[in-house]
Amino acid sequence: MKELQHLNKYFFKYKTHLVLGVIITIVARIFLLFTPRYVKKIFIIIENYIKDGGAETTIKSELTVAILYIIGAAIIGGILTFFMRQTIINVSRYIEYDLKNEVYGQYQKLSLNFYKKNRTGDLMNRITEDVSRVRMYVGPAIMYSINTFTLFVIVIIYMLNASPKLTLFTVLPLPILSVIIYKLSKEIHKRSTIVQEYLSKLSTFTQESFSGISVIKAYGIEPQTSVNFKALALESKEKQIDLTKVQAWFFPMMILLIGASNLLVIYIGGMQYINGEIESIGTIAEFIIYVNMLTWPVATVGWVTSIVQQAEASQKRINEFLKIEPEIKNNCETHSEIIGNIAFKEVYFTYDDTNIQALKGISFDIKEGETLAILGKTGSGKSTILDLIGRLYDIDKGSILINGIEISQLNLTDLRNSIGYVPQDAFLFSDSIKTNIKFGNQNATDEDVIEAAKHAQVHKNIIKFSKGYNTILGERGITLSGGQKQRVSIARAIIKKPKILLFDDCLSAVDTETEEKILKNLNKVSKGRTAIIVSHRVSSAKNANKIIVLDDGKIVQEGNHDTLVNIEGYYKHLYEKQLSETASNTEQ
Ligand SMILES: Nc1ncnc2c1ncn2[C@@H]1O[C@H](COP(=O)(O)OP(=O)(O)OP(=O)(O)O)[C@@H](O)[C@H]1O
Repeated sequence: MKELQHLNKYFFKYKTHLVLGVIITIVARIFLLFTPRYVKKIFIIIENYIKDGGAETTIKSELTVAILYIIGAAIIGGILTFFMRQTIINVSRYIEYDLKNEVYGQYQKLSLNFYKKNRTGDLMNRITEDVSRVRMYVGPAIMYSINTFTLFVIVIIYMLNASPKLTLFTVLPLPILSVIIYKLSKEIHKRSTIVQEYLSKLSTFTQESFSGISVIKAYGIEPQTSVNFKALALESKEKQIDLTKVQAWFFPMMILLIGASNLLVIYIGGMQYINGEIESIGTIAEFIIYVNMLTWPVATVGWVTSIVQQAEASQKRINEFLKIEPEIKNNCETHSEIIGNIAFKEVYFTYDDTNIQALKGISFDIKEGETLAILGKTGSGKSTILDLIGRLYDIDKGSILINGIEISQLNLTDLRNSIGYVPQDAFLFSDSIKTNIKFGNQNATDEDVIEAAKHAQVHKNIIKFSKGYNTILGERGITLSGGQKQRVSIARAIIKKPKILLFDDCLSAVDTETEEKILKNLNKVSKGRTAIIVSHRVSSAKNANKIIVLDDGKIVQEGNHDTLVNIEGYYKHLYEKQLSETASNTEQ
């Protein structure tokens, strides 16, 4: 139960609801227990009438009163049972909501390394499956425990009062029932976990095949994917059948044990009645109702035990993530004014997971309002520089300064808020184009959105869609072409009007003519802002105030376009190669 202590703060938060729930549960049980006692009373009234006779009207009115009591108690008990669920089960939903938010909040704080170390499926499972299992403990388990406890205490007192011997024989099979249900619940849980695993395998497989449907169709491998799907579905079906086999035992076992208890009550009670140990046959009727009332709660003892065990295991998995300290911490609580003077001093950086040293002593500086272009072969460390400016990772050695202050000492939120980042792989959410652009600035007006789209040279494409800016994009924006996605992503960064703009090879999918236009616009919008453009094209770099060329994590060339085209090296070669490519394209 140690892990579940994490939930105590939530129990405390909802204490009023919980206490109310407990009181209602107890009162509801008391009312429901009126029935067996009045059933016994009815038997006694009839027995007395048969034995002693009496006025028919008196009997009738006595019976009517007893029946009205039973009906009244059942109605009140029913209403209270409704409120019992409304309080305790609702609290479990509130706690489930809070816990999901807590886990999600923690996920958002954790750094990129955390996401590399843990599989997406596992992250999703902990926030959905595990939280649901914990909810079962918070809601049903607690509700049924209070229910069972109250019922047991009251019923046993009533039963002992009526006949201690009969009580002993009646409750004898109940612990057996509890143990059997516990064992069954454990087995059910084991098998349902396996079923769950197969279901998630199946959904991962189908999700992947839908995402990659164009590749599947292009290679004509539909028959093979169908075979793989069938095999997975078959295994999943078998595991489901295994589960159903154990589940099928649940109710027969209960019915068997209720039957056994009922038989015992009738047999022992009947003997006692014959021997005169109990005064009325109504006691037997009363006991039969008690046995039936107790069976389900007693069964739940076993069920609840297994729920608590599962919740404990799930909460343990949740706590593992909640305890992780984010690697990137905000070291400055006060506001940091971000100005776009950026300086790298002998920066070294190694990726934890791959141990690849991506940057090896990088130094450069760039003033506010200037543009820096970074070129270099693939894998030379260009994107890494941009990630480090956004402090997605902390460096190993050296320093990164923004306006003379170490970025680790700047307020992290202010730093990230002052950056407009366009990633290499444009990611668009399954929402409207407008929302995707406004993602960069929630307060932007429709005019702002249009202006940003115009600067990114995507406005004309958007208005051609029948729903214009309200066009909904599918998963990862599948309705847009690669170049359109990149430009929407650029508009998203521009609309933010940040101090620092980071463009990671984001014009690779647009033609050179559009590239030219976008660069011209970017020049306009980045007035007074610092811009860093990572590219493989000289055309994107040539107007920058400074250009650096990277090779294997080191700067191999530095200068501006005019100086670099006159020096032998990567830049000049790239320039000549791309110049001749453009010339041959125009000839064609
Ligand atoms: N998230 C990561 N985890 C581990 N290693 C990485 C990660 N990102 C990049 N690397 C490695 O770091 C090195 C530099 O990568 P980086 O992405 O900065 O290069 P790049 O110059 O931007 O390449 P490209 O032009 O292909 O985008 C590469 O060897 C790469 O494999």
